[in-house]
Amino acid sequence: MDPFQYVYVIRNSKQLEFHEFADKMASKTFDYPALSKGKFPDLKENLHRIYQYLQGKPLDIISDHMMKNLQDIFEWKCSQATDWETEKMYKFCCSVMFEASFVTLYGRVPAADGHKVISEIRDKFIKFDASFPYLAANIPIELLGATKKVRKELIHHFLLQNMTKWLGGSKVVQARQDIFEKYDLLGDYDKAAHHFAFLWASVGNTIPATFWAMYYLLRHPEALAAVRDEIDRLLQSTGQKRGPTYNIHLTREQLDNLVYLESALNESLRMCSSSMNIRISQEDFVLKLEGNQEVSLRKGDWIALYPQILHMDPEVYEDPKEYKFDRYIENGKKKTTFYKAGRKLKYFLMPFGSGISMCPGRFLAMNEMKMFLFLLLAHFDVELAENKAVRLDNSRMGLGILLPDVDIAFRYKLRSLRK
Ligand code: HEM
Repeated sequence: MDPFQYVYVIRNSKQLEFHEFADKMASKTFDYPALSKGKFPDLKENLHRIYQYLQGKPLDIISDHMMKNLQDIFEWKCSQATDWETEKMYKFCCSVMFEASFVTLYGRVPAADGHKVISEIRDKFIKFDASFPYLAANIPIELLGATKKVRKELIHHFLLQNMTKWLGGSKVVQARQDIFEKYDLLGDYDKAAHHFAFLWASVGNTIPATFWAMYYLLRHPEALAAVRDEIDRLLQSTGQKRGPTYNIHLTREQLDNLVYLESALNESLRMCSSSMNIRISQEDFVLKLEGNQEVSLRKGDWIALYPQILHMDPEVYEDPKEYKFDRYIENGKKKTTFYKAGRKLKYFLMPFGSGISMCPGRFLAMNEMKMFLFLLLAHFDVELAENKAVRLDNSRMGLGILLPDVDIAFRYKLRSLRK
């Protein structure tokens, strides 16, 4: 519970392991054989190595693809909105982010009904995801209605004979495919199940996080105005025009410099993220903490860090329940110093986990959400169409980004080009 102790847990990654627990849970949830050492030597390490495709130069390439795919989808879905169009916000975020992420990672489905195929996968994904907290809590899938059937259907989409038809997928997915081919003991279904698990990791949190970022911006007109102004200024300074063709290009540096957009996004992540960081002690040992404190741990003991407590700590964040879009800005620059009881914190925002269990897709996730908001606000006037409170649905507390308890209507309309 004390954020000053986090570092002692996080840096002790030899004795406090995470993968064994995560592997057990993921293999059961997504239906692939556990990555236990004997059967699949080095598989875990090999899969981890290719997370390099989500960082550095490869990150720029995959982010550019995501930007292009997002624009194609906005153009296809929204470019007729010369008058107000009303939609449900979660459904909208889900439809745009799922398709753009799917095409970016796995490739375009070339059939004439390519959009339809992806939306069928999405609808099954939503059904499966609704059971995710129960699966994570070890409830047998047989007790969860149609979940088992839906999971099987989803996994079948990722069989090699289907995946080879998809065009222009990402390096990271290709590299995962190549690795799986080296393991004779992985069956076709098992490989497909791994691909499905990666899909879940790549959109399961990003979709609700995008929803909250958009929802809070629309709820706070001053935030919306500041972020839109920043976007318009960037477009102007780089000589890019919004609409009617959707071909805006943003470099990594430009994305990084959108301080208001990033702060607004961080603020919504602070409020909606709830991932628990779990470690399991690999042996009996004494964990040394700050100020000569010690904890005797037995082999198999669990430690859980729960950063949501930190995110909601009034000593760190004044009025923690309030959305303040510029919380992460200081003197016009990114603010990275936060204090508790007068002491500087090493960790103050942890939606992506920590240390050995830190999300490898975090840079891509931030870029994706920024690009979604950028395009939405650059091209459209957007406002809430309903006045109701949307709250966090706590049923997946501890498991990542919380979903909203209800969906809410919003409307959008193409912005006048002269504005
Ligand atoms: C807002 C969006 C996202 C959030 C909040 C998020 C958060 C997390 C967290 C907290 C974990 C650690 C899980 C644990 O401790 O049990 C994790 C793991 C993971 N995430 Fe993300 N994630 C996001 C987006 C993404 C994206 C876009 C990708 C890939 C394209 C991705 C890929 C992964 C993978 C592969 C793992 C498992 C890593 C491992 O093997 O240890 N995530 N994510």
